[in-house]
Amino acid sequence: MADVRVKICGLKRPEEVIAAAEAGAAYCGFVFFPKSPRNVTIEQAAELALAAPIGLAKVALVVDPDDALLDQITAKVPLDMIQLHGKETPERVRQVKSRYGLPVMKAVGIASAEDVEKLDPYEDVADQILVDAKKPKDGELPGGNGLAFDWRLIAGRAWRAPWMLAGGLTPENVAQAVALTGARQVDLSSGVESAPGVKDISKFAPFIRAAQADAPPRL
Ligand SMILES: O=C(O)c1ccccc1NCC(=O)[C@H](O)[C@H](O)COP(=O)(O)O
Repeated sequence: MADVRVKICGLKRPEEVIAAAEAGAAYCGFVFFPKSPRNVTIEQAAELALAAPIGLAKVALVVDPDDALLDQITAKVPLDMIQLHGKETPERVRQVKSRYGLPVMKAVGIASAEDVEKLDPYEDVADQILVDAKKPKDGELPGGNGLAFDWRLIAGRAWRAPWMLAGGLTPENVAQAVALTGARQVDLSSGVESAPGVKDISKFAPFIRAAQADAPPRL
């Protein structure tokens, strides 16, 4: 079994958190973004975090948050990581790390080779880098759109910080994505849903098995 760590993002119900842990996920993500169908309140997230078994890391996903929002979240939700999914600068990543004493994962959207270079300023600042598909157009969600980018853009690339692959991953394509990019961590949301924001827990284990399969299909 390949050692690929999986993050399932956008969980909204305690039973989803438990199912993610039972299926073998390493991380679960709670989305704090009111326009998202996966948005949770701070109170909901606190309940979700309580349901998380030891060993399942709890990640708060926020988009260009101010300190007031992060103060409220971190005061009520026991977290293992903060995921910054907006236009946060390396300096803002540094500030968040230092103010909250939590590891920070910075997401960067990729659609072209030029976008890949935008990851570099974060590799010595962020604790993790999330290499995600770029949002298709203004007005769309900054992530969680179920769209993949061209994985060949990052084939053979590595960054000094640990990194995670995201964007349109499904039980059907994740083995190929891992084989092509060499990712050792993957993150998804839509690929284990029956509708936007509605998780289908029966898809969690098949996804994780496929991500960790020893012999991915030939490309
Ligand atoms: O999932 C959301 O609704 C969301 C909203 C605002 C910013 C980011 C969001 N999701 C980011 C994630 O971490 C997703 O897991 C990642 O973009 C992959 O999503 P998907 O393509 O749906 O698997």
